[in-house]
Amino acid sequence: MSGKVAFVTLATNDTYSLGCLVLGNSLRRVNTSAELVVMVTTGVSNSMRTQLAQVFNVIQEVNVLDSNDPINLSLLGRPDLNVTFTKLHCWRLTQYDKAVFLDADTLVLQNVDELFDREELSAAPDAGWPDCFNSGVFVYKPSLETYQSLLQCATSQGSFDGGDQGLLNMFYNTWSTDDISKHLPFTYNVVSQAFYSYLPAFTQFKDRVKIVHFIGAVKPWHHTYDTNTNTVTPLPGTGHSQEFLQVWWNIFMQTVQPSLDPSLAEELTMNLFSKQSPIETEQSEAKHEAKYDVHVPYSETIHTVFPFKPPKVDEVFYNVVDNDDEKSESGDAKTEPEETIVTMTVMPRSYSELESHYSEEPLSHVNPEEPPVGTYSAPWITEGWEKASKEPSTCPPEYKTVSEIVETNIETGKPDPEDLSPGTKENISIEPTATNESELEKVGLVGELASMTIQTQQVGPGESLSDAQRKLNWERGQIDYLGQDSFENIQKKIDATMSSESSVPVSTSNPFTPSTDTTAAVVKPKQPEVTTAKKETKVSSGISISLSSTKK
Ligand SMILES: O=c1ccn([C@@H]2O[C@H](COP(=O)(O)OP(=O)(O)O[C@H]3O[C@H](CO)[C@@H](O)[C@H](O)[C@H]3O)[C@@H](O)[C@H]2O)c(=O)[nH]1
Ligand SMILES: [Mn+2]
Repeated sequence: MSGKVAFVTLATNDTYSLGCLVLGNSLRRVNTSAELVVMVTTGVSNSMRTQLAQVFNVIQEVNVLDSNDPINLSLLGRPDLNVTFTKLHCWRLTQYDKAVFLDADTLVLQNVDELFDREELSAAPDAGWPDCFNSGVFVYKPSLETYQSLLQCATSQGSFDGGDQGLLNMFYNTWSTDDISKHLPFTYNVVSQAFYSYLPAFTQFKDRVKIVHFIGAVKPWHHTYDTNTNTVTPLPGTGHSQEFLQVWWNIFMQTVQPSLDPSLAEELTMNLFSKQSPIETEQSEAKHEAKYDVHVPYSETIHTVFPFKPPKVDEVFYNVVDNDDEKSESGDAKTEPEETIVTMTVMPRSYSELESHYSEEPLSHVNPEEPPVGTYSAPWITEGWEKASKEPSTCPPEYKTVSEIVETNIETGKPDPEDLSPGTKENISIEPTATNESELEKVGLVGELASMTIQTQQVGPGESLSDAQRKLNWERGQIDYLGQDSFENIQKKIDATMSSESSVPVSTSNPFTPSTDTTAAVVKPKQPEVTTAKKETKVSSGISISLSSTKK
């Protein structure tokens, strides 16, 4: 590496700044010898800039309309391309001979200083369309001339995806064919969901991963982190690797969170948790905006990032405790409570949708006096469940109670809503289920595995919650591919099933746990009569909740 070089990233608000802080720390951890630059816009608060300055050598304020040239003027008519153009400012950092741009949602696991030996424009293939490069990691040469040409291209042609990636792929349109040395190995920009699309490769090459990229609407800071266990639980349906997320959170909790400006955190806390009327909240947000000249999406940030007054553990969205009956039957008051596990899949389809749910009204049920420990959870899930279970009549439409969903959405085999209210022992599963004999025959072995469901997910005295959590994760599609649910173990089960030649009923332990695990719940392929309901509701906000229930 010769000349002056830098890693460059970008944040337009305080939330993405958190990503920059973790990224910057991850680069320091692997002892990079390059300088670190973060480009910020007016959306980044002063207090956040102070913290960024502890990690980055240069904090470069950028503004798309600040250079007063004719091209910039023509951008006035294209506000949609603003964020796109903000990234292009990295070409203006001409104090460096070579630079590597890294998205704020990337994480460096190994030293990558060798990237500075590459030429512009070097990048890794995009997982979605490998003839395009992903613009979250690229090597480039700062140059005002290139910057102007990029703006020119943008204003004349636009961007085919509305973002910088489309634009850059149009500008560097020979990348896929011209020069293989400009193709960075995928290990320099591994999408965090890679283990889903090609598990054997992920298993084989995981240790070579140098840079992880958390693409998509859900970012590392949105996930659920538990300060008791120091573990992160990926949000349902995002497909992010738990392992990579854990690294992100470890860095965050160790190096970023302890020095976040308390006044910023305090304001965030106040806004989210005090019992303010919407008007008061608006006023205090206005105050905050006046102070920092920025709107921080408070509720989005706080639940996963700030350890203040989280929901109580027994309010966490998927655990519903009701052990009254069991207690009186067993006569042992000290018996661990039995729990019914309810699984809901709530998938925001876009970033703005996600954001709108994080901006729901404050979690008024949270006691501000509670100590800052416990489980963090996405507020729209927690609050939804909390409201659904306690005051069904006041629920906003997207937070229907389970029994309401049953009443309004069941097409066949309507069960007694009582069975689905909190405290029942029936499991509500998100698994697709075969509903009649012929369908069951058609689905075959894979189908049978897919339609297996844990009959009763009671958490008894002999079974720890983490076992239950693991099963829950499995149901949510967050399979522990590298651990208990490894391909090897699944294969063992498949082999066992094949050799026994029996179809239904198969009485066996959970196929996704080693056969020696005797504590696993009994699992068998679902038979027609056990499926009593499958219901799906699409609510106005676009959140899709799909539930099906199983009865013994
Ligand atoms: O409100 C925003 C949005 C984005 N960014 C910055 O821009 C980057 C790109 O946005 P991101 O949310 O990371 O996009 P991706 O989910 O990674 O989506 C893809 O599409 C984007 C738009 O084309 C490209 O920039 C990405 O590199 C590409 O991976 C971020 O990392 C930040 O550095 C902000 O600072 N504020
Ligand atoms: Mn990104």
